[in-house]
Amino acid sequence: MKIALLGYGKMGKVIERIALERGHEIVLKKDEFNTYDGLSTAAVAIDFSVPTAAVNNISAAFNSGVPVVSGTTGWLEHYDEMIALCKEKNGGFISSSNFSLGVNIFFGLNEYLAKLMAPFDSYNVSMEEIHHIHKLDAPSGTAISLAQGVIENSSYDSWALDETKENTIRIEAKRIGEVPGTHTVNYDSAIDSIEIKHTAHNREGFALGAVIAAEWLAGKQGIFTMKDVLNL
Ligand SMILES: NC(=O)C1=CN([C@@H]2O[C@H](COP(=O)(O)OP(=O)(O)OC[C@H]3O[C@@H](n4cnc5c(N)ncnc54)[C@H](OP(=O)(O)O)[C@@H]3O)[C@@H](O)[C@H]2O)C=CC1
Ligand SMILES: O=C(O)C1=N[C@H](C(=O)O)C[C@H](O)C1
Repeated sequence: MKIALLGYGKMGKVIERIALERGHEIVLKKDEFNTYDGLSTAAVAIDFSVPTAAVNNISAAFNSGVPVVSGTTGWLEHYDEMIALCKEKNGGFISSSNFSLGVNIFFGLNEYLAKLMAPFDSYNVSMEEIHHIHKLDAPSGTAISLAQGVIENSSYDSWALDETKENTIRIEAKRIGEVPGTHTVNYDSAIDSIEIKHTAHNREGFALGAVIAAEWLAGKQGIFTMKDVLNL
C-alpha cells in the first residue's frame, strides 16, 4: 500500500521503518519545507507533525481524496473543522492522541475505574504525564483523553494544568530527558491511594498502532476511532 508521511520527525521515521517492514511503500515524506507532491497517489496519509501544521496536512489529504490517520497532538481546537471537511469530501479519518495498543487498553481501564470511583467522593483524582524535553504541547493529548474518560464517567467536569479546583482534574506535565511517554492516574484519599500507570518503553507501540490503523482505514469512508480498529 502507498503511504504518505505528513511529518518526518521522530515518529515519522519509526513509522517509515515499520511500514516498509510490513511491505508498504512511502510516496511522500512531508516536512516543514517540501511540497505535497505524491500525496494524491497515496492510499492513506499518516500525520505525525506539529500542532501548527496538522490542520494544513489533514486538509491537503482530504482535498486530494486521501484518508488520514492523525496522531499529532495539540490542535484539538480545530478538530470540528477537520470533521466537517472529512464529511464534505466523503473522506476517511482516524485521529487518536495515542495509537498504542497498551494505551488504548489503559483508556478502557481508566473509564472502568472512573465508574467504580464515581460514588466515593472521599477520593480526589489527579493525573501526571512525563515526556521528553522536545515535546511542544502540554498537557499531552493522552492525558487530555484520560481526563475526558474520567469526566464522562464521574462528576468531574473539567481538567486544568497544574491547578487544583473543585470538580476539576489536576494534570501535572513533566518534561524529563528522552522519556517516550508515561501516564499515571491517581485516586487519593486521607486513608489510601489507588494508582494506574502506563509506561511506554519506546515509540514502537505508537508507530505500529498508526500503521495498523492506516491498513484498516485504506479504502474506507467515515470517521473512526482506535476502538473500531482494535475491536475494543
Ligand atoms: N498519537 C500518538 O500515538 C502519538 C502522537 N505523537 C505526536 O505526534 C507529533 C509528532 O511527534 P514527533 O515525531 O515526536 O515530533 P518531531 O518534532 O520529531 O517531528 C515533527 C515533524 O513535523 C515536521 N513538520 C514541521 N512543520 C511541518 C509541516 N508544515 N508539514 C509537515 N511536517 C512538518 C517537522 O519537520 P522539520 O524536521 O522540517 O522541522 C518534524 O519532522 C506530536 O504532536 C506528538 O505529540 C507522538 C507520539 C505518539
Ligand atoms: O509527543 C510525544 O512524544 C507523545 N505524544 C502523545 C501525547 O501527546 O499524548 C502520545 C505519546 O504519549 C507520545
